[in-house]
Amino acid sequence: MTEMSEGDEVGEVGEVSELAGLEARARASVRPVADEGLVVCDNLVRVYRTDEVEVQALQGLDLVIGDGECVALVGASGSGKSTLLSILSGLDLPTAGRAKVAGHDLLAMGRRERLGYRRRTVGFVWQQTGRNLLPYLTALENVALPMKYARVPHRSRRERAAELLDVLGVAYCRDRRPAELSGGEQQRVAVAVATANSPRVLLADEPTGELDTASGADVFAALRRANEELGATVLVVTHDPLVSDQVRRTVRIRDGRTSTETLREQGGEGAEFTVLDRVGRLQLPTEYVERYGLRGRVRLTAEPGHVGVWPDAPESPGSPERER
Ligand SMILES: Nc1ncnc2c1ncn2[C@@H]1O[C@H](COP(=O)(O)OP(=O)(O)OP(=O)(O)O)[C@@H](O)[C@H]1O
Repeated sequence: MTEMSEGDEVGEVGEVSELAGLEARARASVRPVADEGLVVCDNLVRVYRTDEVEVQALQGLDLVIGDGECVALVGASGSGKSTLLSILSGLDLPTAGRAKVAGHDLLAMGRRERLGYRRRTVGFVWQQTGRNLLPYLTALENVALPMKYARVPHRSRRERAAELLDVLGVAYCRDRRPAELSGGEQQRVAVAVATANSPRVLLADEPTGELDTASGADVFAALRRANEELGATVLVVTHDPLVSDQVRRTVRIRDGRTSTETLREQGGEGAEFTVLDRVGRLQLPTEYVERYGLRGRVRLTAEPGHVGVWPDAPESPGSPERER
């Protein structure tokens, strides 16, 4: 992020070794929160209050993301995706519930912990290319900047910045300023900026939203590299099927809650899942609701190993009434 100021205090960070060694160490390090999930949101609520209205942007959202996952977050406009990302990035505070990322309790963090959290635990890529990079710095200087605030020695940060640009396929951009880069190149440099301090979690809000298909694919490839080669757990908000169809897990959010999700095995068809909340409520995928004409009251049957959900119409073909 480019929102840091020179005056912010930070802890001391030692000499940074070569990129590959650093990331390997990060991946191999003991991760005590991995059992529970690197990102855990439990009954998360965010209410925005203005003079006249109250908007419930998140209405008890549950989400667990494991260490090393690459997850797409999709949902209609206004469903709460950006609100969730703002909370996870440490920019916004939830009204109630629980949010934990890499052992940090986002509701209980003090100012100093929050600053360190935003600097080292999470990286962020915004949709608007202009928001990710400082216009008067070259690509290399932009990538080196977050490391400067983390007190990485000058030579090491230039070396790591160059390596990151190389890994993300934009080494040739290192001495150019943002105005001299295409939108896709700017976003790939933005991924380098966001991963400069080896964050555990990389958050991206519509990073391909302003790009054509080919540039979007390049940016998604950079996010994938950050996930697979740099070891960052990635959560990307997207309307872009190119992104959501290629990740293993796509989580849908509806009215401020996680509703359904698709899990894909490599090269295979996606399987649909839904989240059962703590009192046993679940939301069926719209496609299933429409396909089986489910409306209002539905009939439940306890079957061996599963639960059947049937339209509440005795004459429906294949319904339990017919089978009796
Ligand atoms: N600062 C704010 N003050 C008041 N209401 C807000 C604020 N930020 C978001 N909201 C409201 O909260 C709800 C969720 O907004 P949010 O931006 O998280 O949705 P989104 O899913 O990211 O939408 P989009 O896909 O259009 O970006 C919306 O009704 C929005 O109007």
